[in-house]
Amino acid sequence: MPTIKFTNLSVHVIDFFYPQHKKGRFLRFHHITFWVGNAKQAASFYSDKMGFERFAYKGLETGSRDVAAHVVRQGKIMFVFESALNPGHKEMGEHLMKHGDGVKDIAFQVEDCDYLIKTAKERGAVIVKEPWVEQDSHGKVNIQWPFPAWIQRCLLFHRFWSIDDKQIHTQFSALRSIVVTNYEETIKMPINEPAQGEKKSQIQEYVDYNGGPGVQHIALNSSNIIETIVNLRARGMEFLSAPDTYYDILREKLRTAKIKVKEDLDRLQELRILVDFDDNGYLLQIFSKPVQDRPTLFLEVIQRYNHYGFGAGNFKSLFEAIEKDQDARGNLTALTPDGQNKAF
Ligand SMILES: O=C(O)C(=O)Cc1ccc(O)cc1
Ligand SMILES: [Fe+2]
Repeated sequence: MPTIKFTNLSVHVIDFFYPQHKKGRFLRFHHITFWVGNAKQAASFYSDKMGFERFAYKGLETGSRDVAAHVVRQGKIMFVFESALNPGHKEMGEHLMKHGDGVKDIAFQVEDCDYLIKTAKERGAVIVKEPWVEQDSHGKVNIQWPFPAWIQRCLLFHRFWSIDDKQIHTQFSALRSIVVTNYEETIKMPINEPAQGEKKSQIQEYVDYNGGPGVQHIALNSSNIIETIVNLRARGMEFLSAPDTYYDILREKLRTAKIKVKEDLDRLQELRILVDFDDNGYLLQIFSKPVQDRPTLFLEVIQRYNHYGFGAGNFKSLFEAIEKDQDARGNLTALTPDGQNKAF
């Protein structure tokens, strides 16, 4: 009799019926709007340091009296920087004072914007600004917090993946993370919140300096992360550094891994690019330092090979690298017994 040998067991459980709109759908991120103190200079940071191209402008010369906007673009990625021209622009002034430079809103390209807005309203969404719709039916909705519950209830996103503070913590700080996505899973947003640890979580540091929740980082895909990071570094972008021990441990883990990393590990180490993997694929990622004075928004560059995670295997080393900088800012402070901590 020929022997039969099974090697592995895998159980696939369908545990959710993901909600889907009857009509219309979310397609992709369309653009991100930033409110900043000086849109002209912010746009030139993204052009000069990150290779974005100037795409559109409005300001006094074009008849815009209150707000200047500089739009930069790279392939499908579009960033809009806006700042107030009119010294009496209360909303922008107050926003800037509270949050500093940062993301104001996220625009999704959709099909059937009217229907999506109508049903979002029926489910309790408050429309801050009525959507405007262009030929490409790209709508813009101002979103509210608490974001995970809101986006699931009103926009019918579902939970893609989540981890809790028991899995993700350093010696000092912890966080909980859930990733939400649309029905087709073309848009993914990890949502992180601070969890109680020994010291102030880096997520709490963000919340303190941003004056509340907001966009913490934006990930940009690259099809050649090594070349991208070489060029970004040459243009003066600054990134967080994992220690050499991270690469010692990585080499050890990769020796018994089912996948093979194509890139030269020495090169990845030299550039401080992180690697996370499972049995089927891997990702390469790196995080910038904050892109403004406040320790709030930063950027991520990511390259994926059949791997759809967010680098959970790197969280610990990454957070330790963040904590090093957090400490240098005087913000890796001990918590009082009730978990509270004065930021300012
Ligand atoms: O969740 C993500 O998208 C990540 O890329 C991982 C991560 C989570 C929290 C951070 O402060 C920094 C990075
Ligand atoms: Fe990320």
